[in-house]
Amino acid sequence: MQLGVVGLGRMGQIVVDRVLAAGHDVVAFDVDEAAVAEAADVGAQPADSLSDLVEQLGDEKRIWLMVPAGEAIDAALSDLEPQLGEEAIVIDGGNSHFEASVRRSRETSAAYLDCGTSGGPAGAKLGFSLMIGGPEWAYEACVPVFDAVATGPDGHARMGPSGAGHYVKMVHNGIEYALMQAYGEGFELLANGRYDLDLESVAQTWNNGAVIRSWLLELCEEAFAEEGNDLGNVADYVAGGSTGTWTVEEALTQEVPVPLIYTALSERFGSRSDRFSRRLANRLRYGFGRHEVARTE
Ligand SMILES: NC(=O)C1=CN([C@@H]2O[C@H](COP(=O)(O)OP(=O)(O)OC[C@H]3O[C@@H](n4cnc5c(N)ncnc54)[C@H](O)[C@@H]3O)[C@@H](O)[C@H]2O)C=CC1
Ligand SMILES: O=C(CO)[C@H](O)[C@H](O)COP(=O)(O)O
Repeated sequence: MQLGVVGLGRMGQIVVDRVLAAGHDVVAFDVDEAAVAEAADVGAQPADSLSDLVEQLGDEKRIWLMVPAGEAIDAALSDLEPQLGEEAIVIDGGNSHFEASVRRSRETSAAYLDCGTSGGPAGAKLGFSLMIGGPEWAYEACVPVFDAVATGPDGHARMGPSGAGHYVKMVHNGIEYALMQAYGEGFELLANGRYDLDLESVAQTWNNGAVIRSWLLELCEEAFAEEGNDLGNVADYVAGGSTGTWTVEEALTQEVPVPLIYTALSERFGSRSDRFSRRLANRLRYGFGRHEVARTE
């Protein structure tokens, strides 16, 4: 099978590597020429524009977009559109909002597969977990590529019609936020609690047979090993937040309680600036009880 891959960053390059390793052909394009050269070095056919990529694909146009979610997807689709048709298949493997994917599936003449991708760059060797939405025939036509990019046949599945793949991935990320928050709180208590603990050793022990073992916990173990027991100079600041926000917005729309995911998102936002609410609470305690005001200087 032949696959066009657009976007050759951290994730797209892994798609290229794994599809080539499975014996398929890849035509690769990125706005960054160095990324295209890197893909060519490992055996992909380089393309110097989106239209060159589509021309090189011939009649069977299967195109995997792995560009940042949002405008880059719309821009790529609008450039591709004149050369697409109902036989073509476009896969969006990024973290797009599911409603944007539904809109794009209606706007393009191609069959559109929204593909939630989990595993991150560190999952390159094992393969990813892929959650796919869109027309069944298009999913079936791309199974050889999904087998290659995922951990294997069990690492991907069609979740439902357009939008279902990115919907499932959105909720996956909400769960990711809550799990990270839970591990963070547990280790914070251990770090500040009654015993002088080696947190890497705690994480390692938990990762061997404990109920709460997981890949995220393995990453906790790695973080303590690499940064130290007190996490060294790692800042009290967490970036990102879009997929968690979407999850909470959807939960509000559906009137489904998601207090853990909401709290994790809130904590993330709270890490980005001085907490005005805590400063006000500090001052209010003086107001009602003449308790000493803690001041910065
Ligand atoms: N990094 C991660 O752990 C994960 C990322 N994702 C999603 O996968 C998508 C890609 O993420 P990364 O690979 O991490 O991003 P990245 O920033 O490493 O790579 C994006 C690539 O797309 C290229 N690009 C941007 N606009 C383009 C255009 N119009 N045409 C061609 N190439 C273009 C950039 O030059 C860059 O090489 C995003 O939607 C991200 O949210 C999903 C799961 C995990
Ligand atoms: O999808 C992912 C992991 O599953 C990506 O790493 C994503 O960027 C994480 O989301 P956020 O930036 O909101 O933390």
